[in-house]
Amino acid sequence: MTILQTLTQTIESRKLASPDSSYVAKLFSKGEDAILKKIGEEATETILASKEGDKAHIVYETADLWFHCMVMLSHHGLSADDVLTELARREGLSGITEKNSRGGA
Ligand SMILES: N=c1c2ncn([C@@H]3O[C@H](COP(=O)(O)OP(=O)(O)OP(=O)(O)O)[C@@H](O)[C@H]3O)c2ncn1[C@@H]1O[C@H](COP(=O)(O)O)[C@@H](O)[C@H]1O
Repeated sequence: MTILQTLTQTIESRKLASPDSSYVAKLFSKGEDAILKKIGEEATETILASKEGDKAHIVYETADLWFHCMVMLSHHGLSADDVLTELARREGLSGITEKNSRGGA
């Protein structure tokens, strides 16, 4: 099992947990707006880290951003696997896109 799949299972398990018992359970109990607010904050922190240029900080903030996006996906009954499937689909289209940008059929 990959880390994304393990983390997805952990996040799912927090839906049944008491809000006092964990960070993710508390975030779920606050609802979608609280989850989206965290994504906004983490996106801003990721942008600032990129401008600062410290590689370790960029990785740290990007992990926070991805994590909160995974909580948002779970809120909607989705998971990281759904996003990976979409990225794989686009990768499969990449040759076609390149051909189109060169004016090919
Ligand atoms: N990957 C993460 C993870 N990344 C970030 N965070 C939390 O997200 C928050 C990030 O927000 P900030 O950087 O703004 O820090 P903060 O000011 O302390 O946060 P707030 O109090 O403002 O919410 C912190 O409280 C972090 O602890 C995470 N919390 C949990 N996980 C994973 O989720 C699993 C379940 O977590 P629990 O629900 O806490 O058991 C854990 O085992 C981890 O694998």
